[in-house]
Amino acid sequence: MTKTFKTLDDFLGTHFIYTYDNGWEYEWYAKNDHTVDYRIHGGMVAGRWVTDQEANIVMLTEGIYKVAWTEPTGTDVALDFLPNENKVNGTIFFPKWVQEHPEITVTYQNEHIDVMEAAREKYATYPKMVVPEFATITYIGDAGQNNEYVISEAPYQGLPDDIRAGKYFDANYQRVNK
Ligand SMILES: C=Cc1ccc(O)cc1
Repeated sequence: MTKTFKTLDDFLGTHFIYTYDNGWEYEWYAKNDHTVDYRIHGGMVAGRWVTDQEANIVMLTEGIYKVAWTEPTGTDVALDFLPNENKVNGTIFFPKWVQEHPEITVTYQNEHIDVMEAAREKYATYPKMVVPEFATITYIGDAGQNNEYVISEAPYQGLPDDIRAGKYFDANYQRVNK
């Protein structure tokens, strides 16, 4: 995709895959002006996926976007997207318990909010694990806003490659039949 990002509207509805310099691979979708979906393919919590996470999304200056949110796990996230440069800078602030028990969070979170809330009460928050990293964007897709097909199933080995190869979405950005 060779689109040039200029406005906030250019960013909303965009679907990204990127790899952090520490090797962690993330897939993330700007679903609308206050909602994000994502799937994690590599790193400490690979296998985790989330839809309809409320987030703050703004354009800082032309083509540069800031996204921040806090999760039911107590994890906080701040991302800066520079899509015209194929770069992201992200900082993740993990509570201590996620670092010690990442497997509790590796699920479709939306169906297990009670589990996340119980774990954050039971286990330690501090000291937090701060992960500040640059990432390189390996895929940009124009999914349109509020597209429920973008992040609609658990991550599997090879999913990012299927998307990059054009095997995952049809011409209307809907999931092709498996
Ligand atoms: C913890 C979630 C999360 C989602 C996307 C990203 O780039 C970093 C963290």
